Amino acid sequence: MTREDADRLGRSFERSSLLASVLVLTMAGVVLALLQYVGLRRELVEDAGAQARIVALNSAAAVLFEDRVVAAEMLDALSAASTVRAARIEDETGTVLATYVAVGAVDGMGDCGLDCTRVSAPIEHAGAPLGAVVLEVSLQRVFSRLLAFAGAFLVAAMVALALSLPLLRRMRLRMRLAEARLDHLAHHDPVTGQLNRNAFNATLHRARDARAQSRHALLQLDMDRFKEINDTLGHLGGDELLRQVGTRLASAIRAEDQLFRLGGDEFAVLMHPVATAAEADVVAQRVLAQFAAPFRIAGHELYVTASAGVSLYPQDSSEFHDLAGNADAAMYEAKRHGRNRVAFFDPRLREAMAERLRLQTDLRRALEQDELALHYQAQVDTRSGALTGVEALLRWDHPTLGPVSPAVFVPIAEESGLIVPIGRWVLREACRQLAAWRGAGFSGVRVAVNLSVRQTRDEQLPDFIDALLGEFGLAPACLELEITESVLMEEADLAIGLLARLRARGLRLAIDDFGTGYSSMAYLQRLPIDALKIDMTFVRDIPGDGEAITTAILAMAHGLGLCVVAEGVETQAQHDFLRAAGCDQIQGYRIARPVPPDDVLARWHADATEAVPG
Ligand SMILES: Nc1nc2c(ncn2[C@@H]2O[C@H](COP(=O)(O)O[C@H]3[C@@H](O)[C@H](n4cnc5c(=O)[nH]c(N)nc54)O[C@@H]3COP(=O)(O)O)[C@@H](O)[C@H]2O)c(=O)[nH]1
Repeated sequence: MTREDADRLGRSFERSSLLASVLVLTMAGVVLALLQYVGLRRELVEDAGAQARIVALNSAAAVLFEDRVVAAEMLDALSAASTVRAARIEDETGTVLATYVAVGAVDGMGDCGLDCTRVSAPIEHAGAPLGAVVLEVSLQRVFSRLLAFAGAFLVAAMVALALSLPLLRRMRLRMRLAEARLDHLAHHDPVTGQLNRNAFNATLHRARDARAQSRHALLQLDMDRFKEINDTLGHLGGDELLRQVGTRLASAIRAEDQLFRLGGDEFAVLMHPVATAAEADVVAQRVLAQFAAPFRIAGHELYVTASAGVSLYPQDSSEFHDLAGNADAAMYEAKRHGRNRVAFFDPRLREAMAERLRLQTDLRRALEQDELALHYQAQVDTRSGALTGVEALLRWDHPTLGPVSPAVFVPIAEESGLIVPIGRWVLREACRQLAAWRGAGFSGVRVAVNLSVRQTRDEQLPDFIDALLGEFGLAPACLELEITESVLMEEADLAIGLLARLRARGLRLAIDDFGTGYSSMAYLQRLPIDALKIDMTFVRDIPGDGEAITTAILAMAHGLGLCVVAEGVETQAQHDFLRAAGCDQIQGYRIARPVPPDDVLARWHADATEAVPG
């Protein structure tokens, strides 16, 4: 609603309220006047009736003896009654014996109009009717009192209306203030005071309607690892951070741009007009630069980063309503490429998004229709080459696309939440397979299963695993759970809590891809873990730069009493180095590729007769 609309509405409210008051007062006045009239008239008639009865009582003898003089004297007594205009005494035949006309009355008893009424009383003697006394009573007194009442009522009504006018005005003002407040609440975010998602949608709508005149750029921004910060600082701290971010962003945009908080840690900047991508980039870089300086929250200095995506209209799409989706896709691209950056929309992103959406739908069906399978990769003792365990690795044979890499579909499953049921399926299938191998006499190895970030938030996971182990008759130590270092860093407290609950049950825990997640020795000490897997990027650099880091990780992990597994071992040279450096176990194509479960069994049978490479 515009300000003019609100003003018009307010004025019309004031007018109709006034009109309603006048109407109510008029109706009340008419009803009261009617009641007053009825009451006054009844009082007058009762008085006149009493006077007529007195005259009738005293006139019986005059009528009986037809004494007109006495009858006239009786009527003369009515001169004291100011409302009696005329009177007469008549006998039973209707013959008038005497009449009375009040001083000033124009004529005698003629036709009684609206301004008078007649009252009569019978004249009797010993119960027998002799005649009647008839009075003509003027209603003038009733009317003049009625007029006085109406005057007083009108004055009172005018005073009431005059008093109610300022009240009405105040009410209108209050209404306007309340409307303005509601309007503000509806379009502003209470935490940051910036425009909210409603305002964003409305602005996009308006901009879409005026699209022919303007070029727009939309920037969507998401703070990196906000959840972690929120968990650490608490919600009040998180809110304070959002407020400060809002203030900084508002100061970074141009006067013609608009800033919105879309919810959570998401902000948007609608830039208009924007002629070129370069112009939008200047604003985007200025927006991102707001995160360079630390934020001061509750005495802490906090370095926060953000990822932003920008889309341009009409350059990226001739459909204005694609703008938000395109900016969102660009933002996810910025996150995928390592965060803390701006990405501009590229039409190929739309295709990639559509592809991801298709795969997501197919993945849901794959889970229901048994298209998923587990392959197992051997982990061996570095010195003896003896098989110590296998890592379960998910495989998807898509009906039309063929094998899809887990590096492609696991992130999609993560994004959609499908990873939770898929992860449970993996755990169940791995336990079922391990129990089957054990039944076939293949014992002494454990199976390692990867846990995704979402699974570390699944409060029911420990109970689910308990039930699985019970169902397949497996000892907890048979199962190793691998959690990547970056998940641990991202989910910190939550993951540690869950790990502690799992380890208390006797399960083995390993940090996967170690060396890529920036965790420290002090942090490692806090973790309830058994093993650490050196990321294959370091192993790949052996011989070479990877040697120093691998040696350092081994020293640190052994200092903490952890078992170390090197991943991605592909060459004899790597194997030799790792054995000499004291690495406990190795895994990689040098030993075995991930294979279906039957091949694991065949390999085990072969191992029983010949030695593993070493
Ligand atoms: N949450 C889950 N994640 C899973 C699951 N299954 C797999 N994954 C993750 O997907 C990523 C890709 O896995 P994959 O394609 O199976 O690759 C694994 C190995 O095949 C590969 N590998 C092993 N040895 C070598 C080697 O010598 N050279 C080489 N180039 N690659 C090798 O490495 C991957 C092992 O990954 P990791 O888990 O880090 O040990 C991968 O991130 C999987 O974690 C699942 O069930 N759940």
